[in-house]
Amino acid sequence: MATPEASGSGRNGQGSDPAVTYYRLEEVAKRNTAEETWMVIHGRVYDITRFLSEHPGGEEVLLEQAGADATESFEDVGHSPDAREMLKQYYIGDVHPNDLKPKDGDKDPSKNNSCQRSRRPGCLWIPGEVALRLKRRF
Ligand code: HEM
Repeated sequence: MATPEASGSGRNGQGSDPAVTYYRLEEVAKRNTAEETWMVIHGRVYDITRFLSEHPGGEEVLLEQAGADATESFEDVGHSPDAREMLKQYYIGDVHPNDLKPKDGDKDPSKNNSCQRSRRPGCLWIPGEVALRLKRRF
């Protein structure tokens, strides 16, 4: 198990919760073996070393994500509420605020939708006027 000392300079970034241990992503990245396996899911750091052999989806997939941000893979599988509940027992701290991706902290939904107001290929572009009419109808 990690001790606060193990987090070194990563503990308690500016403007952060003093009750939480913060880890830099470079510290997490070092724990990428079966002897010590950490991963990030939704900005939280988990020490899943003792869970490897218990994972219903197998050890392999976890080791592939070891030391990294596994949020996307975790969500892609569509884990059950039970699986999400299990995460709690492996929680050791949060990703240091300086290492969070901008979109994690971006609460403005219009900015998260890369297709909005965009005419890039792959995006369905609806002119403002038409969008407004559609909005009124539905
Ligand atoms: C510590 C984090 C994780 C926990 C606690 C966890 C837990 C579980 C649990 C309880 C199940 C059984 C099905 C369910 O209840 O959803 C499961 C299945 C599975 N998990 Fe995870 N999991 C974790 C991370 C991951 C990651 C990062 C991946 C992918 C890279 C993954 C891939 C899978 C797969 C492929 C299955 C099998 C699905 C099936 O056969 O239906 N898991 N996991």
